Amino acid sequence: MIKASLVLALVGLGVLAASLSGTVGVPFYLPLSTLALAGTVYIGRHIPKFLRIFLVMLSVTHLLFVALILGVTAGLITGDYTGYVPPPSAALGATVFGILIYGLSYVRVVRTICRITDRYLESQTDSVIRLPFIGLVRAREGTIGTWIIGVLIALNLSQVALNVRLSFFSRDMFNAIQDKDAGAFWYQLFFIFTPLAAVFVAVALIDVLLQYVLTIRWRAFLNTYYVGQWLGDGAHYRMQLTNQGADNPDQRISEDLRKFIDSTYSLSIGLMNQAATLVSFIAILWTISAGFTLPGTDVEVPGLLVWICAIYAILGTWITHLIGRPLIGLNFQQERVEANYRFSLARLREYPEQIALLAGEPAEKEGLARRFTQIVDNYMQIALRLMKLNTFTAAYFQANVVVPYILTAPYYFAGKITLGQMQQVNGAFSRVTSALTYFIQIYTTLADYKAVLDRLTTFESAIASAQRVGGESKLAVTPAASGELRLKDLDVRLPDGSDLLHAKDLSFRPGERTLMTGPSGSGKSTLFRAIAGIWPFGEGQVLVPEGQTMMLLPQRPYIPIGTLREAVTYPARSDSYNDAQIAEALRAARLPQIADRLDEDRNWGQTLSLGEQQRLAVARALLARPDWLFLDEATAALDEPTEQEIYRVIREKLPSTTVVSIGHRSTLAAFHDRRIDMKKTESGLSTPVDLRQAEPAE
Ligand SMILES: Nc1ncnc2c1ncn2[C@@H]1O[C@H](COP(=O)(O)OP(=O)(O)OP(=O)(O)O)[C@@H](O)[C@H]1O
Repeated sequence: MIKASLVLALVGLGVLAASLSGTVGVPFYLPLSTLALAGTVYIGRHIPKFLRIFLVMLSVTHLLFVALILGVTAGLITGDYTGYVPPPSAALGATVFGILIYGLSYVRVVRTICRITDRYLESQTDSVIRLPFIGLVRAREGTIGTWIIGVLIALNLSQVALNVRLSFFSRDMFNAIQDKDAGAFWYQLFFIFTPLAAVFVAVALIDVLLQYVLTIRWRAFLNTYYVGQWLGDGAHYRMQLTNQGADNPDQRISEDLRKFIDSTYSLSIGLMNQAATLVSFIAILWTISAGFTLPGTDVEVPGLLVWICAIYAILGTWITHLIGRPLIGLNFQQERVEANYRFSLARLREYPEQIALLAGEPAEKEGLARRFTQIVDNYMQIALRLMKLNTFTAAYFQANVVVPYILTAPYYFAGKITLGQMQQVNGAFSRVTSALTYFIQIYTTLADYKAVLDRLTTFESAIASAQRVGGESKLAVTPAASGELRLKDLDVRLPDGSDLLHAKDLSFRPGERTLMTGPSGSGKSTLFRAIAGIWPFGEGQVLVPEGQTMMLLPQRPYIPIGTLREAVTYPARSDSYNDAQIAEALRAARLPQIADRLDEDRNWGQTLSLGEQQRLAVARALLARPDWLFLDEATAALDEPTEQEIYRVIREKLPSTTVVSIGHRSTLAAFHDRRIDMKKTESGLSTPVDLRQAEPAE
């Protein structure tokens, strides 16, 4: 690897020496270019795919497009290669790219970015894309993404190349004006400018279109990936249990991913575009500056215009930075106060009833107005600051128009350059200034990008550690053929490692209805979680009946937003049952009043009372007909007669389902055959005590 880089560096130096000594010609740089390309491809095998695409595309496009197409074709037509081949030749360019990109692959942040992007680019998922004139093409999603990025890089580089070519057009056209050569003028306008401009527009259009296609495909893939990781294997639940620093997963998945993709795209291709622009136009400025002397002296300074341009851009950016610096803090503050305001509005939406009952509207109004005032105040500060900044930048941009003329006029009047060259300097000057400004200003965007990247990586590591907690758990839930559910030497702990409960040997037999009682906080719900296989803390064995279905109804059921049909059939698909079955289940669960509103789409979790939600969950169980049904105070919000009715319905409709309930009410005993009481020992450890026979209700 190091050897390859050395060879590349030597090739580059050779080309540079040759180009500086003026011997660059097609026969000379062709073999060197090929060598440089081979070297970059070799290096490319060892770096992340995302960087590899840039490496290959930059090398190939630069070599072939800039050197061969522009150089050779123009040379063939005019017999003059020098005007069209940039002095640091294409091979040198490829070499420099190779070494730069290889070096980049060792930067930690770049590695992190590549790790996330390569997940997409290396994706093996089968996919399709519709290509114009060809139709649907099947390929791996990663391959499609790779090709789109490749084409986008090529398009961006061709835009730079076209800009370079257009600057020569401008030179030639103004020279024709200077020489009063009407033929040359019209030729430049119709045969050079018009086709170039047409190509430019087409390239820009395809560029925008492809960019949209790429970002949405990329986002769709990463979205599926992250959602899969988050929901897979209960990681989302365990992340919340272990409280691993990944707050707001919703924001990570919806917002940060989008920002990551947009920024990765615009920063990488934008940087490349500006770098290519900078190199190409510096080359033009450098060439035109040949023989320029410092004003008022005879001292020749190689590349004088380049230095002046750099000083001008750096000075301008520095002053912009001094005036604009407070904007970073102000913008940050603006986001904060906007978020605060949004949060207050969301709270209002979440607790409408509580607020209405307390007649808290005036207090809410006042609170909202106070928060909104913060938005206005900060906004005004931003506006004032922007005004100052814009005063400077507007003046700077105006100066941009005349500064190049002021710089080149003495040389023009001294006959050192033509009007065309003066015009070309004008264009090149503004491109170099804006490219340099871009580089200097990019750090604010980078800070934002880094924050997004950090949030994504902490999210990833939180998922990974949640999966690890699951993978390393010594609390094994294993299927067993006996048909019984059995707890053996089970120690259940809390996430901090402290002991919660111990069960030496406890069996639940099929068909037997068990009631679990015990003081609040003794660990009944946690025992259910361990049986369901979602509680990873502890050790011992839970043997679950093989091939049998289990359903657990918690005290506060989860009701998804959507139609009532979706809410009742959850988590099964909404078309798993027909309307009659769903309506029948709702009626049986004592919810006849909503049985004919199956297609009503609303936030049912907010509309229904807790007792109604619990009955809806029972309807779910009646539809799903699980072999084992665990009711964790699942009817606690119901009045006693309704609760008893519900238990009667469960027994009647699900005669072969084994029911294990947690409940505090003594009336429940009548519906169970056996009672297990969770007793707390003096050390605070709970243990289930089998009372065999549940006491009769009366
Ligand atoms: N995610 C968690 N992190 C830390 N402690 C927890 C967590 N979940 C439960 N606990 C603790 O475990 C203990 C047992 O909780 P659990 O909900 O199992 O009790 P319970 O017997 O079902 O109580 P109740 O009858 O009030 O519903 C409680 O002290 C609770 O604070």
